[in-house]
Amino acid sequence: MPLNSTSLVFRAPNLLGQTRITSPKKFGAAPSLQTWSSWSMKKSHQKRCFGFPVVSQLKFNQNCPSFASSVMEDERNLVLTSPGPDRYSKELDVAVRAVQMACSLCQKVQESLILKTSSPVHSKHDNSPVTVADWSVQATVSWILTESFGCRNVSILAEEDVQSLSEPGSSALLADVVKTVNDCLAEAPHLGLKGPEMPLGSSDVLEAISRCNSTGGPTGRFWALDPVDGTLGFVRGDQYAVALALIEDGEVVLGVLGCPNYPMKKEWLSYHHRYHRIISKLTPTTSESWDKGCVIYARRGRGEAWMQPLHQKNKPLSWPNTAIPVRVSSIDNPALATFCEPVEKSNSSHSFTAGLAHSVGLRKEPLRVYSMVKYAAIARGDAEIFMKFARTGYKEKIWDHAAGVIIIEEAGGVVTDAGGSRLDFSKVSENWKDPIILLQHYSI
Ligand SMILES: Nc1ncnc2c1ncn2[C@@H]1O[C@H](COP(=O)(O)O)[C@@H](OP(=O)(O)O)[C@H]1O
Repeated sequence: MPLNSTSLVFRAPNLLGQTRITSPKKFGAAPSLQTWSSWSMKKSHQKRCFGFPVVSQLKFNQNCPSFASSVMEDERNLVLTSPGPDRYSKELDVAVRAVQMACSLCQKVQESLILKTSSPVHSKHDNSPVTVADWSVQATVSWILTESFGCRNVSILAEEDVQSLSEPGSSALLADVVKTVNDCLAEAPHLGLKGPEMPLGSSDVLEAISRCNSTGGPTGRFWALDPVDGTLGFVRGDQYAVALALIEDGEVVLGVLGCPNYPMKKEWLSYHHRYHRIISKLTPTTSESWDKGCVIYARRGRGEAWMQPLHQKNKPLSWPNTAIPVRVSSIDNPALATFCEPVEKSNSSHSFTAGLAHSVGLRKEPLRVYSMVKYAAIARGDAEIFMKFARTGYKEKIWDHAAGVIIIEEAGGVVTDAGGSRLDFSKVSENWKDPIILLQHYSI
């Protein structure tokens, strides 16, 4: 049984020993003369419990768009969950179901991208790739959250906007997104949610996407969504994640990470996707196997994180019965520890992390994986450390970390920036100051 958070005691495993971290000039500001173990020690404040929650019942906003109900009316009026152990349970329930649906949507789009039967990959203004899946997941999750909690009570900060979809000449792309969203929402009953009574039209879908315009902030609650994290991995048929988190008064209070390609064996994470696909075909998956991916989730203050297999098409979602607890690894010998880092050198300096790894006694090859699947790998105990040293000027986005951070923390780990500070989720995404992300687990 997972431990209760209040009974946890953390010790620094001294995994990374005493070292100075000085980053290369072109990468982000290095922390000052600080030892990894000393900044780790400062982090023992994590695992705190929340105070007594406020319970509020707000009426559903009659001015909201007239979507069909996805939940019972009395559930829709539930704004803040009940106090005590059930706090955020309704939000988590809906979030897990929504991410399961999003994973299924992404699997279909990824397959069609590989088979080249879907619309091609598009470029955003910053030249990063975007696909039908990014917009479709954002629309679907936005629609489900809004229908479940009422649009007045749902504020979402998410990666995509509707600019490219609304441009002249984008009608085929928009039609593709609308079809993908409706196909996905048609599966809602299997996931225990009610879908729309009529298929959504273009304006409904555009509205659902553009409603995700929260700017976050230190007070109130908002959802942070990365519809497809690691889009580059996604378009290459490799690893990617769907990440959804709820942030309240600057604290992440729940997180859900969908990892549709997370293989059964951690070694397969670093193999090329084609190898994984061949292996998957040779060994057909069963409902008990995990090689078709998983969804991992956690709630603040529970001291536990859970993993469930991806929902199988046309079968009702059995939840939470199929979930199993996950825990960070207990390895505290650097020679046995594995660190994760981005695949793309442009997103994090491989040479710098190699030098740093060597200087602290890490001897294993790094696990290079796209997206927040790195957080999932550490939560599952498949790796111990995540290092990301982004280039100077790059500002980390809340939605790229929120879900992963709470899952690691509840699974017994610690996440800080290189200065030893907890990541600040009260800032709007563009204002994150420290682009360096370090993660070190604590064993119990
Ligand atoms: N120059 C850069 N430096 C660091 N991170 C970057 C970056 N450009 C994009 N990213 C972020 O890195 C994420 C991919 O993570 P990773 O490199 O670990 O696979 C991207 O997610 P998206 O694909 O959702 O945009 C994006 O948010």
